[in-house]
Amino acid sequence: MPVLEVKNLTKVFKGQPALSGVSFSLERGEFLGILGPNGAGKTTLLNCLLGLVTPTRGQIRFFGLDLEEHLREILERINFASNYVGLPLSLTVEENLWVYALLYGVPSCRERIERLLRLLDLWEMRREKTRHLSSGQMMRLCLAKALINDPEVLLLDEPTAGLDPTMARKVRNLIKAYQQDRGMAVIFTSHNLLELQDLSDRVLLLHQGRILAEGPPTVLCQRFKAQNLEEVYFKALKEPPLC
Ligand SMILES: Nc1ncnc2c1ncn2[C@@H]1O[C@H](COP(=O)(O)OP(=O)(O)OP(=O)(O)O)[C@@H](O)[C@H]1O
Repeated sequence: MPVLEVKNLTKVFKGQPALSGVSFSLERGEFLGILGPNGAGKTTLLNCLLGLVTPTRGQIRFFGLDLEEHLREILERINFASNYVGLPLSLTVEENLWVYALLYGVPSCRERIERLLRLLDLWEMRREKTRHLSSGQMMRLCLAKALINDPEVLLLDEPTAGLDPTMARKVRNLIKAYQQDRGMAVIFTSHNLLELQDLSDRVLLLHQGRILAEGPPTVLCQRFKAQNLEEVYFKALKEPPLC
């Protein structure tokens, strides 16, 4: 059974569809990359999956359970990180993780927090106020927060946006290593097509709220007669080639 099944998902904001009949599924341990131009509906899709936005139509099932009916039970088994969601800035790094560990009822909190701080290279700065973190450190803290409940499905909205190439690579490697170690399924949105090509088992190209193309990067490259995902993107969107 897939860990996630989305059927005919539609979200209309003030008469304008942000998502139109989106259907896909996610298998245990699978890495699904979501790409698409600004306004394609990527964040709306993740917000629907988190129960933050109520779909106009369609069905979302995690672990075979309907999201609306089993929201709390499902949220305990998934998690989320975004470069754009803030954590309380007046708390220290460690205190932030304690808040979330207690909210999730994480067993052996102290050990779990120490493990995540070390894994994400935050141990030395555990007593720093969160407001003093650089964007790369903040993203790693958001990831630590997102891993606190050992999620079976992790949703990541542009986790590498705004990071320098070294930090972005570090974050990617951490996510991939953790995913492979734990068999966690990941949905990852990004505008960095090289990183999506490297990481994803399958990608989903959204455009104007619809799925324009879907499949493993290599299969899409064959289908679009493209060298890489970037070419697939431009060909699928019928962007004219650069002169
Ligand atoms: N709360 C809202 N109210 C009204 N319109 C919204 C709302 N949230 C999103 N939209 C609209 O829905 C469409 C999809 O937006 P969304 O943020 O999902 O796109 P995106 O693919 O994540 O874009 P980006 O790459 O710029 O982050 C846009 O036209 C946006 O203006």
